Amino acid sequence: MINLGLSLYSKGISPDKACTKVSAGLLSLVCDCAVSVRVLELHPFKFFLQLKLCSRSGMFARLNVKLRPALRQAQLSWRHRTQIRGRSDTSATFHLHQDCLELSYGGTPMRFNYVWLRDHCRSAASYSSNTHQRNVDTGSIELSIRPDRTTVEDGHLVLTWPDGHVSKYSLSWLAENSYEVKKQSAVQPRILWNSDIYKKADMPSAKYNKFMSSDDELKKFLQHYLQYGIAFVDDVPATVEATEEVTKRVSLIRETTYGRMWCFTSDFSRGDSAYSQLALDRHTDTSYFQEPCGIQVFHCLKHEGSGGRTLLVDGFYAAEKLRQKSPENFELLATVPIRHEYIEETEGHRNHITGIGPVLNVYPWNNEVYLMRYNNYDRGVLNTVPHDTVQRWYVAHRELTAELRRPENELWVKLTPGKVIFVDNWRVLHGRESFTGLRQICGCYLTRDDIINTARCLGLQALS
Ligand SMILES: C[N+](C)(C)CCCC[C@H](N)C(=O)O
Ligand SMILES: O=C(O)CCC(=O)C(=O)O
Ligand SMILES: [Fe+2]
Repeated sequence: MINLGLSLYSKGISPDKACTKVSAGLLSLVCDCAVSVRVLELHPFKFFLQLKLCSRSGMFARLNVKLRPALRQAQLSWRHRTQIRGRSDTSATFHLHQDCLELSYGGTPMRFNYVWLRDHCRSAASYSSNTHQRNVDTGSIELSIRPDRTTVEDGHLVLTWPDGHVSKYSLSWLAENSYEVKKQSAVQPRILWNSDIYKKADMPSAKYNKFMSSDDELKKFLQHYLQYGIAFVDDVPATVEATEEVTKRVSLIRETTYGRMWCFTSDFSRGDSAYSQLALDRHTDTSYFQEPCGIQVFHCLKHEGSGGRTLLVDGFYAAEKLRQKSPENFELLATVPIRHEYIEETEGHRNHITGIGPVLNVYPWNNEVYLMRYNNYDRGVLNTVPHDTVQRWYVAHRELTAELRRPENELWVKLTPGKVIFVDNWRVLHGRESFTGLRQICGCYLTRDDIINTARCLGLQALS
C-alpha cells in the first residue's frame, strides 16, 4: 500500500455528491511524486472512488480514493489497487514459502499457491488459447508440487516444474488475477442512488432508431444500466413487437410461467395482485425462483385513466445505509435463508414455485452486495430460521424496510407509450401507484448472464 497526499482540484466532493457531480475526465489530480494524471474512468463505490488514471508519460493505474466528506478542499489518501501497466522499469520480487510463492509487483504483495500455479499454467499444453479452456488435468497435479526453478524474466514469472514442464505467467496477468487485487475491487462498479442523485445525474435516454442501429449507443445505454440499475429507451413504437426488438438488442428473453413477452392489464387473468388496479409496494419480482430474473422490461402501451406511476428504489443504496448503521443486521439479512413462494390456482393456471435464499446476497471475497430479494407479498412462511433468530430477523428486516421507504429514496416515473424501461431486478425495486382506467403494460424478463455478456463484449467492465 502506498500512501501519498493528493490535492483534489475539484471542490465539494462527498460520496453522494461524487456520484452526480464528477464524471470521467473532470477530475485532475496531482500527486506528490509530481506526476500529473488524468482521470479516464471514475466509479463511486461505497466510500471509495475508483479511478483509472493515465499519466502524461502514458502510465496507467487504477486507484481507490478514500473520500472524506467533511473536507471541502480535500486532502485524500489513496491506495494502489492494481499494478501500473506499461512500465518497463516495474520491478518484481518473489519469495518461495513452504506453502506459496509470494510475489511483490506494482506495490502489492500477492500469494500464489503452488498447485494453483500449475493449474493455471497458460502454456499451449496446459491451456488452449483458441477455446480458452483448460487442458491440465487438475486431478493429476501432485498436491505437494513445488517448482524446481523460479525466475523473473522480461515481465514474466517463469517456473520449471519437477517433470521439466515450464510455466510462464506475465506479471500483469498474475496481478490482475490475484486474490489480493480481486478483494479490493468491485466486481460491478455501480453508482448507488437516491432520487436526488439519479435526477441530478441527468442520464439521457437512448433513442430507438439510434439504439437499434448503433453499437456505440447500445454501449452507452449498457454503461448507464450497469451503473444505475435502470435505463430507458425512448421513441419505441407502442407495440409488443417493437418492445421485443429492443430487448433482443441487449439479451435473450427469459421465458417464465408468464410467457415470453407478456402483456397485462387489471383483468385478474392471473392469480397475482399485479393483475389488479391496486397500488404495489416496492419489491423485486420472481423472488420465488431459485435464480430470480435478472432484468425486467416494462413498456406502457396504453393508459386511459389516472394514477399508475411507477416507483423505483435502489435496493443497494438502502443496503449500504443499513451496513453503515447496523452491520449486525446487515449480516443477518445476508446469511439467513428465507423462502418466497408463488401459488396460483385459477381456472387456466396452476403453479407452485418456491425459491430459498437470503434477502441480501454478498460476494464473500469483497463484501459486495450483488442480489437482493425483497418481496413482502411473495415472502413465504418463515420457518427456515431458528426460534432465537426470528425476532432479530424481523428487527433487521424492519430496518432495511425503513431505509427502502425513505421518501428521498423514491424515484417516481410515469411510463408512457414509447418509453421502455429496463430494471435490474437483482438491485432496483419497483412498485406502482393505484390507478383507474384501462392500463396496458407489456414487457418481459431477461437473463442476467446475457445482458452482462453483451456489455462485456462491447468492452465494458461488467462482473470481471
Ligand atoms: C410482470 N408480470 C405481470 C408478468 C408478472 C408479475 C409477477 C408478480 C409477482 N408477484 C412477482 O413479484 O414476481
Ligand atoms: O403495473 C406495474 O406498473 C408493475 C406491476 C408489477 O410489479 C409487475 O408487473 O411486476
Ligand atoms: Fe413486480
